[in-house]
Amino acid sequence: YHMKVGDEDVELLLACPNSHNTSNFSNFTFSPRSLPWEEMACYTFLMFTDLELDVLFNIRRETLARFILFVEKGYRDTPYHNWRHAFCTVHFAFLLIKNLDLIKQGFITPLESLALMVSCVCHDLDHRGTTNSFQTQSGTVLANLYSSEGSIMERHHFAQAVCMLNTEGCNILDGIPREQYTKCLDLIRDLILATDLASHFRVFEEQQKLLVEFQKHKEDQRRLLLCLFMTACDLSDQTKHWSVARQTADLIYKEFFTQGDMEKTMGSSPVESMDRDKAYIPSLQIQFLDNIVIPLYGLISELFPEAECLVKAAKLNREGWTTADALFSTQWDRGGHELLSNPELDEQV
Ligand SMILES: Cc1nc2ccc(C(=O)N[C@]34C[C@H]5C[C@H](C[C@H](C5)C3)C4)cc2n2c(-c3ccccc3Cl)nnc12
Ligand SMILES: [Mg+2]
Ligand SMILES: [Zn+2]
Repeated sequence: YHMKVGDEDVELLLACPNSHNTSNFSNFTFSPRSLPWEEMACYTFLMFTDLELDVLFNIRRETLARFILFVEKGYRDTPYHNWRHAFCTVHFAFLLIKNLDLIKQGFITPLESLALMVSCVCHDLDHRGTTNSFQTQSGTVLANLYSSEGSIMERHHFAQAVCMLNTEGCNILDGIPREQYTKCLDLIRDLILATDLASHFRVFEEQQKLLVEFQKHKEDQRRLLLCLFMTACDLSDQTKHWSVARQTADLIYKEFFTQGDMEKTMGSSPVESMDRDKAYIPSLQIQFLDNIVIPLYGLISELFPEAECLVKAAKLNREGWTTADALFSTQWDRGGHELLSNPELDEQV
């Protein structure tokens, strides 16, 4: 298959290891964090071509390669909200499509699967490691642009995604008919906005009703399901092994505490979860798993029995935090945080 590609695209494609050496790549237990950084762009390319999205939507491989490289560059070097998180998110979307057989069973259309994959790759573009409330409080440019409609960061991530698509040689959607293009962009907008946890809290009750009688031919019901999948992809580290879930929490609180430090220097007092002097990570994580993570994957496993393993893993991670809690409380007076990266914590699960 000989084609003219830019030299960096060649680099990306050649860096592609033959996928057979990660045979469990398509398994829910696989942790995308185990792959070397420089291979993530290539595996993203492989996931799109494995789903035949390039064939279905007439996407030139050169354009797909350039789009992925551009998106990778669109992420900043923050502790958590970086290209590695975007890769974990799109990998989980790939796992859902493959393991729940979503397209063949008609739960989502091919166009919706394209929108889901693109939304996951782009959903945190240009994240600065700070929350929506931080934008408002410190009156950032983004707050001035988007605070009236809410979901400030998510609107920025969508704007960045549109920017990517409008960049010469990166528009992976330029091969689809006009009305499908518009529908796909509309979907990407809704799906990126759905990654604001505040939105998830608002629609979760409605999504639970889906459980009663899900009608896959109704577009509005598929839209609710796709938003549920977006949150599931965004939080998917919590469905992996304890060492992954714990390390992710470590990275997230690194970002949160940095924001809390900034808020203190700006004279405002941070909420508990952002304040390194007040936050107790095990109980914050037990709350997060009980209130958001376990109900979320619980609902998905009720809709799709094949997803049962996800709830089990999330519950195991909850147990991980109760054990950590016991460890912390015995040694808490030794200033708990550095204990987080304590290898002792890995043995328990
Ligand atoms: C493991 C894990 N824990 C998490 C614990 C807490 C929060 C969180 O947003 N907390 C709040 C706590 C109060 C009231 C509101 C606004 C802010 C102040 C921040 C919510 C997120 C967590 N999270 C995410 C995640 C998902 C979407 C966007 C950003 C992130 Cl970081 N992905 N994984 C995790
Ligand atoms: Mg986000
Ligand atoms: Zn995210």
